[in-house]
Amino acid sequence: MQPASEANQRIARISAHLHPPNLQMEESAGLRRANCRAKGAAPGFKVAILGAAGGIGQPLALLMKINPLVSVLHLYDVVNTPGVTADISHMDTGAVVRGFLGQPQLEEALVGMDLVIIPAGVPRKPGMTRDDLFKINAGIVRTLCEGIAKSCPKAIVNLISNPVNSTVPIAAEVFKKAGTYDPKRLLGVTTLDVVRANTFVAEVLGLDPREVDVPVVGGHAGVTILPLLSQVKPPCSFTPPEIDYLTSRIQNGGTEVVEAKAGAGSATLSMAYASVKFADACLRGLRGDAGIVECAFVASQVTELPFFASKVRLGRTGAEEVLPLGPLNEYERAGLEKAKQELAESIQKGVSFIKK
Ligand SMILES: NC(=O)C1=CN([C@@H]2O[C@H](COP(=O)(O)OP(=O)(O)OC[C@H]3O[C@@H](n4cnc5c(N)ncnc54)[C@H](O)[C@@H]3O)[C@@H](O)[C@H]2O)C=CC1
Ligand SMILES: O=C([O-])CC(=O)C(=O)O
Repeated sequence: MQPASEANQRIARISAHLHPPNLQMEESAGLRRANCRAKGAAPGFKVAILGAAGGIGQPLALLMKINPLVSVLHLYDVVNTPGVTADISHMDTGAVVRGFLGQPQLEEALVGMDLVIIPAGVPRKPGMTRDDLFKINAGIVRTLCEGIAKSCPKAIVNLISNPVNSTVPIAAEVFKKAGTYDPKRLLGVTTLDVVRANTFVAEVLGLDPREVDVPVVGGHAGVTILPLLSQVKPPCSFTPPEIDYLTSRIQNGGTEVVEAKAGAGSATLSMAYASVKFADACLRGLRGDAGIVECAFVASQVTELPFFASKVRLGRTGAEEVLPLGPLNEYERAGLEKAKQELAESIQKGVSFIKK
């Protein structure tokens, strides 16, 4: 048997690791948390959420806490992480949850992470475009990516903060500057466009949305969101009015939610769902599962643009293969030209923000 003092020291060490001092709760008399028999985290992936106390961050944290592939979940924000962390840490699922508050704790939040998900930043209000968020969100994304370059340069990054068409190029430039850029590991999250497309197409066809798969390529704003309705699975055909209706509804899905929320933000719940769907696919890829394909906004040679959203094959090192667009019909080719014009400007805006 170990001497009592040695065992107590070991427990104190583990407890300090599990509960950083700033987020430790008041402990009442009787059995203190320091005396619990915690053994630390089970095998699995370490995931950080930056912006974890926000509208997307909170349900995203909840869903990642349920994910059996996650062993450690770090919740970082500039406000309210102690409460969110205390709340989520009581869920009886496997992942160990730790909270981090404010810029001085950013690096600590990121050390050792396999996957970093970034929903930090301001959302739209009615009348705004995603590009109107650039002024505030560009700087937030730069700071967070500088932290990633320092503390977990090999992590896969899932970037949610808008405007995604510009924030992904910003992140790439930050990583290039730091000498850590690996295009396979930087993925802009466009899954919500696919989730919406599957839902709306299923409604029109009278199918179960879980049976429908619509590739959505291009980017994540207005006309850059390009659903490829000619490639829907299961194979089907649409009338011209159905194509116009579906394309417009998918491209304006975000605005539909912004207007319905009437000033209280943009999509959070469907986005948390979409983000977890994508993060889970990334983790299964990291684990070595074969045949995992999702749409994402990545560095690409599929068009002449340096970044483009399309189907990618996820594996142990991230987006291991960017798949070709496949055959497009005339309607989609016209949409692609429009998408590319707007995308080129948004990408350049992001690059210049760091290079200026
Ligand atoms: N890629 C996509 O499909 C989607 C992207 N979004 C975008 O996601 C972002 C977040 O949206 P919501 O969660 O609704 O906003 P929110 O305002 O509810 O939450 C954002 C959180 O970020 C935090 N934050 C701000 N500055 C930070 C910093 N420097 N470091 C860490 N955290 C910081 C805030 O404290 C807040 O808790 C927005 O930019 C929104 O446009 C939203 C929906 C879909
Ligand atoms: O529309 C917004 O501002 C949020 C977003 O990106 C989406 O819901 O697709």
